[in-house]
Amino acid sequence: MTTDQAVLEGDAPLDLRLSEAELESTREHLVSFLRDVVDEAGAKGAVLGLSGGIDSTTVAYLAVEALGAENVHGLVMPSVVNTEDNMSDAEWVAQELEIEYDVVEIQPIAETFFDTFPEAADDRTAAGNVYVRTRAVLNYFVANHENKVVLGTGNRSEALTGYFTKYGDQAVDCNPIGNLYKQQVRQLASSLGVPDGLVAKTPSAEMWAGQTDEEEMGLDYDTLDAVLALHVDGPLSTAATVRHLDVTESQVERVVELYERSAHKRRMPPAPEPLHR
Ligand SMILES: Nc1ncnc2c1ncn2[C@@H]1O[C@H](COP(=O)(O)OP(=O)(O)OC[C@H]2O[C@@H]([n+]3cccc(C(=O)O)c3)[C@H](O)[C@@H]2O)[C@@H](O)[C@H]1O
Ligand SMILES: Nc1ncnc2c1ncn2[C@@H]1O[C@H](COP(=O)(O)OP(=O)(O)OP(=O)(O)O)[C@@H](O)[C@H]1O
Ligand SMILES: [Mg+2]
Repeated sequence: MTTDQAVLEGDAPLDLRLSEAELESTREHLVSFLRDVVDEAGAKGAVLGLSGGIDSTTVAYLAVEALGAENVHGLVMPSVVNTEDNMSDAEWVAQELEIEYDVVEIQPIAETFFDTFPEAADDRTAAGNVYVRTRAVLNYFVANHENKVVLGTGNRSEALTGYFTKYGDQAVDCNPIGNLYKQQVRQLASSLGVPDGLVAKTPSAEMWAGQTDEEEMGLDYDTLDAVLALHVDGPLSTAATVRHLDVTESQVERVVELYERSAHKRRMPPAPEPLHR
């Protein structure tokens, strides 16, 4: 029986967790994906931003397995918003994996943008996106110079809800964990040997003080992932999703709203059809 059939027939496998065997094959699949991307680009390795969060940590572990520690370059890029705990975890990851890394303070760079349009600097999303896009510029600065690819750290839950900055953290050359829901990323991280304390951290983009993904999206990741898997990616109607999960209709509608309103982030910028060829 397929997952979809089982759900439809009420024998609901609502647990998105991967089995041990699936975790192992996923790991091999992603490692081989990373090698292919770097080979195809004719590159010498990869650059990624290290935030101390679970997504970048997982990608760093995979990249070292795929490419060798000597070919992975981490950038730890604190702004005034980042907590010391997260930045020291980011450095710990680089040291644990024995990869080259730099700590680049991005506050002075961001301040030059803020000074240019002071009226926009108090807008927390606009200003937060400046931090995120500044990191993208730095990733590519190093990648271009070292003939490396930039690794994305976005997961499927973020991609489907548009929970990323256009041309910011999404400005990358590939997305190794892009088809894993957040809870599957946590699982994969554990299986790769990432310490529990790091796996269990509250996800945050750290674009402004106190920001958390779950508060901003209005849903916890387990609920979000389940609704995405059953309703957005899966075949269930809103009513069936409500029946199968411990969620309300308005929670399902919230997920659909996030998905639909972020469609523009998942496609190329539109251009009018050519009138004359
Ligand atoms: N239909 C449409 N067609 C074409 N463009 C459209 C559009 N709708 C909006 N836009 C444009 O899209 C732009 C807004 O998008 P964008 O600049 O991304 O900004 P926006 O989506 O407003 O903000 C980024 C969001 O992602 C979250 N985030 C960012 C980075 C990292 C993480 C994390 O988890 O670590 C989370 C952040 O907390 C915030 O909620 C505007 O220019 C807007 O006009
Ligand atoms: N201070 C930072 N220094 C370097 N890279 C950063 C920093 N903040 C964010 N990034 C990059 O932006 C990516 C997106 O941030 P995001 O918060 O979604 O992921 P995460 O921090 O790895 O995991 P989590 O979502 O659990 O917080 C990070 O994975 C990392 O590559
Ligand atoms: Mg984070």
